[in-house]
Amino acid sequence: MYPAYIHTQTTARNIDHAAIKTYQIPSLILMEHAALKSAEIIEQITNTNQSICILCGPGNNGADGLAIARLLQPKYPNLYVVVPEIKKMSEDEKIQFQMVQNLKIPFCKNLPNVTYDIYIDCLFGNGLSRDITGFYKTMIQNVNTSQSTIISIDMPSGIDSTMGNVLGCAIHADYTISLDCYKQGQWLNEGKNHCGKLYLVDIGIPQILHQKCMDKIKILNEEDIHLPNRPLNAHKSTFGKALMIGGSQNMHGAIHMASLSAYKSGIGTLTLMVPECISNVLAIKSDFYMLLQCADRNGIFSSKAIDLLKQNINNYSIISIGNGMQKNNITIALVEQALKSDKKIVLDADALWAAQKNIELLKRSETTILTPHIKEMSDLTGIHVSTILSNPFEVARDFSKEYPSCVLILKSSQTYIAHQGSVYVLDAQNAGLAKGGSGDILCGIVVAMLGQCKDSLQAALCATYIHSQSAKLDIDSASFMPEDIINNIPNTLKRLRS
Ligand SMILES: NC(=O)C1=CN([C@@H]2O[C@H](COP(=O)(O)OP(=O)(O)OC[C@H]3O[C@@H](n4cnc5c(N)ncnc54)[C@H](O)[C@@H]3O)[C@@H](O)[C@H]2O)[C@@H](O)CC1
Ligand SMILES: Nc1ncnc2c1ncn2[C@@H]1O[C@H](COP(=O)(O)OP(=O)(O)O)[C@@H](O)[C@H]1O
Ligand SMILES: [K+]
Repeated sequence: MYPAYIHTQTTARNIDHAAIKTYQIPSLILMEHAALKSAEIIEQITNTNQSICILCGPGNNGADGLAIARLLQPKYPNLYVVVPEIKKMSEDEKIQFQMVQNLKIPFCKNLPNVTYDIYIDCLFGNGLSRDITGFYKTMIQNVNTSQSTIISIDMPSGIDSTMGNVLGCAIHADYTISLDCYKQGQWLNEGKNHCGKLYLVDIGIPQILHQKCMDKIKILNEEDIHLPNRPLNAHKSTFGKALMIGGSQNMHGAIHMASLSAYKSGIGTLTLMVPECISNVLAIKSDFYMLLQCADRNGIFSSKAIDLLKQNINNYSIISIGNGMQKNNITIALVEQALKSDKKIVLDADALWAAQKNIELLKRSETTILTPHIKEMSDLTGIHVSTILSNPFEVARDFSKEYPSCVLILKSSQTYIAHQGSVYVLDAQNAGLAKGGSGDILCGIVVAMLGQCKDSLQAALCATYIHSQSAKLDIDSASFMPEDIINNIPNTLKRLRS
């Protein structure tokens, strides 16, 4: 699979330049790759009897358009090119334009009055630098109001490729073919809604240029996942001794689901520390876990929980806190104690709110994996939900740099896994997961992976991937039950290992 990175405008441009300057790949060769791959996709999504109008701007995005025109022309008899600013053309575009003229491909400066079936938008790509006004704006508005199919090359023209904001006006594409890498603006703000179906094509830029980038954002794929080995001669301690702390009178299900997923995902031994008021119901539900019961008060842990944890913490290698707990002082104290220990810690749900009270403790040297959804991320960091939503990449990355021993799993319909400045994006939207309990399942898998993986980032990557793959169920998304996902974990593990 072609490794998919997401870059800002500047990084994407620097990578193009480095390919040309450092690796001496001529710009026209990259452009030819871009045009060939784009033409291939255009042929897949259109019919050759459809009419095509290619809009070419003043830069290399326009040059791509002219190269695409040259490649499509033999197959599409009704093909037309619009070049509004012939005098302003970039050097490469002048060369492409000469070839288009040699081939006698029809062109003109203005958008023709007739409507075309397909518009290929090559007005502006990664070089858009200011608001679109004047005749470009009119052209974009006219194309948007047509009922035709619009295919954008590299970016929907008018979308800022870093932040995804509309600059003046923007093409509403049905398809966008991104060249070499995804642009961050395709994933953020209005950009998300302007791309339509997004394709990514390899244009021959050396991969090393992506790998060497600081602050990488990469789409998580199966090649990034290295499931931990399970040696035949292993002992149960080989796979981690976990203590999962959680539960309250009205929420025994969360920790039960988390524990089931931890066990199905391969944890060595599992103990649940729960308030006494729910221990009976848990004992009836399952018998694979041990219980560390704590006196309760009003349905939640009593203050005895703090001493109980102190006395027992050294029996475990991994502690998770949060499933089915509540926001209160005991939760704060338990999180504080766990973070002061030398154990691997997983914080979920209200434990994330509690962590905020002693946030400097996240600068500990041992691994901490945090699994907030967007609102919990806001509780954890004090950053407003809307700010997180407008650039989750940046928020996740900044957090991971500030707390370098932590791995952040920022959950939403897309999940961002961040560690020491690198961000992975799990792009697997699934309405079946938009249900209470999905997060608890993930927490359990994280605990199990932490018990088995040597590397904390790998543990987080494996867990999020296993979670999402196990939720690929052949049933209606409305009917997902937590057990369906949990019972599918063994199939996922088997497939990933084979
Ligand atoms: N060798 C390369 O660098 C490659 C570049 N490629 C293509 O080149 C594109 C980037 O090319 P450029 O850097 O030339 O940038 P663009 O073609 O995206 O646009 C830059 C041009 O548009 C003008 N411009 C910017 N904003 C404007 C506005 N609001 N109104 C009017 N004019 C505006 C600029 O003055 C400049 O002339 C990529 O998106 C991609 O399509 C691909 O061919 C692959 C290889
Ligand atoms: N539409 C969706 N597409 C993909 N994943 C989703 C979607 N909705 C929720 N999820 C995933 O389900 C989990 C929900 O976690 P969370 O919000 O903590 O739920 P809860 O605490 O109720 O179990 C996260 O892993 C999230 O990424
Ligand atoms: K474009």
